[in-house]
Amino acid sequence: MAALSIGSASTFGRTGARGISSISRWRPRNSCIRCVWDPEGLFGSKQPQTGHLARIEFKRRLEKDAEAREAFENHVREEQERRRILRQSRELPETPAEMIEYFLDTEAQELEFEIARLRPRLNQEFFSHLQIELGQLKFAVSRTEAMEDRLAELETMQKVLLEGTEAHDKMQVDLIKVKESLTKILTSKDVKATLLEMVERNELNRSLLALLDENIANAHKTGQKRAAGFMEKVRVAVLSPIRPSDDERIFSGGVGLIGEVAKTQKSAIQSTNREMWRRVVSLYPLLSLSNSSVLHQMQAKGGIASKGKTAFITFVLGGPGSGKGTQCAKIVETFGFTHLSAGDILRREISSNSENGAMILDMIKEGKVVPSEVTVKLIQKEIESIDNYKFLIDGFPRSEENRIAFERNIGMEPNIVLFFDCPEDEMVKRVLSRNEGRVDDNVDTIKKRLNVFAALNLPVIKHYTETGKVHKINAVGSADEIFEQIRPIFTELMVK
Ligand SMILES: Nc1ncnc2c1ncn2[C@@H]1O[C@H](COP(=O)(O)OP(=O)(O)OP(=O)(O)O)[C@@H](O)[C@H]1O
Ligand SMILES: O=c1ccn([C@@H]2O[C@H](COP(=O)(O)O)[C@@H](O)[C@H]2O)c(=O)[nH]1
Repeated sequence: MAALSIGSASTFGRTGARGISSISRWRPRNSCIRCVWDPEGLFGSKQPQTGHLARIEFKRRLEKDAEAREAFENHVREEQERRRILRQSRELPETPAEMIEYFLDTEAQELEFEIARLRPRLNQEFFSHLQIELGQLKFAVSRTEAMEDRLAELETMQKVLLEGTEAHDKMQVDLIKVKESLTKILTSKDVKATLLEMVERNELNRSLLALLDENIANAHKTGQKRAAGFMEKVRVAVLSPIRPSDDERIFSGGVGLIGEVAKTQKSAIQSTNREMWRRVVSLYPLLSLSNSSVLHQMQAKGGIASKGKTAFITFVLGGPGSGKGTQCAKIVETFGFTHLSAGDILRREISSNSENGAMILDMIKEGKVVPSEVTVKLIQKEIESIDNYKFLIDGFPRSEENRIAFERNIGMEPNIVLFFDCPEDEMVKRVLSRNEGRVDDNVDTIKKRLNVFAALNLPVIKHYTETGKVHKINAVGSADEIFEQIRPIFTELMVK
C-alpha cells in the first residue's frame, strides 16, 4: 500500500472532506494531494509508473491496439475485395461518349486504376470528343442548370484526365528506369560506389524503393533468406539519401488534382461521383485554356489559314544542347521558316516583367516544364502575330500534357517532327561551353533538364514516332554535317 503524505492542500471539496474530519476542515477544490511515493499511479502522480497496475494497464492497451489493428486490417481487406468486385463488374467503355460517362461514374479512389486500365483509349480521339462537347456547352445560346452542371463536370474531368494520363506515362518511363537502376545495384560488384554514382545522378527515388520492397517481400515469400537479407541492407543504403519531397508525384502522395478529387470525395461521403467532379473544378481555374483554335481565329481575321495556305508546323525536339537552335537558324535561312523557340519566348516573358515572370524563372532554374496554359498561350500569340505560315516550334512540346494542350488549342498536329538524337555527355559538354549567361546552363540544372527530358519529353517523341511524323537526326558532327541530314527532308516537302 502506498504511503501518503498529505500536503497543505487536497482535492477534496466540501463534501469529500466531510468524512475525514480529524484531519481536515474545508479545503480549496483546486488543490491536490502530493504523493511522495505512488508507483501504481493511483493518485495521478506524475512520477514514473513502474508498478503492477501500470503493467496490467499497458498490457490492456496492447490488446486494444491489437484489436484496433486487426479491425483496420479487416477493413482494408474488405475494401480491397469491394474494389476488386467493382472493377470486375464494370463494363469497359468503347466509344469516347461511353468513356465520358464511365469516368463520371468512377470513384475518386479508382481514378488511378481506371486511367491506367483505359490509357490506350484516352487518346486524341477521346480528348477531341470531350473538347467538342465542352465547346457546345460553353457556346450554347442559353444554358440550363443541368448544362451548367455538366459543363463543370466535364471541365474537371478533362483536367483530371490530362493530368492523370501525363502522370501515368511518366510513371511508365520511371518504371523502366527504376528496373534498370535496381538491376544495376543488385548486380554491381561495388554496391557502395554504384549507389554514390546514382545519388550523383539523382537516380535514387521512392519508386526504386518500392520496387526493392516488392523484391524483398518476394524473396521472403519464396524462402530466399540470403537474397532478402542482402536486399534489406541495400534498402538501408538507398533510403538514406532520399529526401521525402524528392519524388512526390501525383499518384504516390495523393497530391495534384487526383489527390484533390480524392480528398473532396472523402470529405463528402454522401455526394455522388458526379457532384464530386463539379465541386473540384473550383480548384483549378488556371488550367482552363481558350476554347477556340488558333486556326479558327486566324481564319476569322484573315490570317495564315486564309492566305490560301494551310499552316505548316514543325516541332523541333531533342535534349538540352542537342543543337536545335543552331539547326533552326539554318532552316530559317534556307527554307524561309519562322523560328519560334519556346525557351526564348519564355525568357522574353521573364524580361518583360509579366505576372508569370517569377514563376517561369523558377521553373527554368529548376529545369522544370512551365505549365501548358502559359506556354501554349504565348506560342499562340506569336503565331497570330507573324505573317508566315511555316513555323519551326523549337523545344516544345516538352511533355504529353503540353502536346495535348497545343493540339487542342491550336487545332492541329505538327506536320513533321525533327528529333535531334544526341548522347548525354555531348549535350552536357555543349551546354556547359555555351557561355550565353543562361541561368540553367550549369551542372546542377543540366542534370535536372536531362531527367525531365527522359521522363517527359521522350514520350512525346515516342508518340509522334508511332504516328510516323518523326525524322530522327544524328546530332553528332559539325553543324554543317548535321544540316545535310535535314536539307533533303524540307527540300522534298517544299517540292510537294
Ligand atoms: N554540331 C555541333 N557541334 C558542336 N557544338 C554545337 C553543335 N551544334 C550546336 N553546338 C553548340 O552547342 C551549344 C548548344 O546548341 P544549341 O543552343 O543550338 O542547342 P539547343 O538544343 O537549342 O539547346 P537548348 O535546348 O538548351 O536551348 C551552342 O553553344 C552551340 O553553338
Ligand atoms: O516549352 C517549353 C520550353 C522551355 N521550357 C523551360 O525553359 C527551359 C529552357 O528551354 P530551352 O528549350 O532549353 O531554351 C527548359 O529547361 C524549361 O524549364 C518550358 O518549360 N517549356
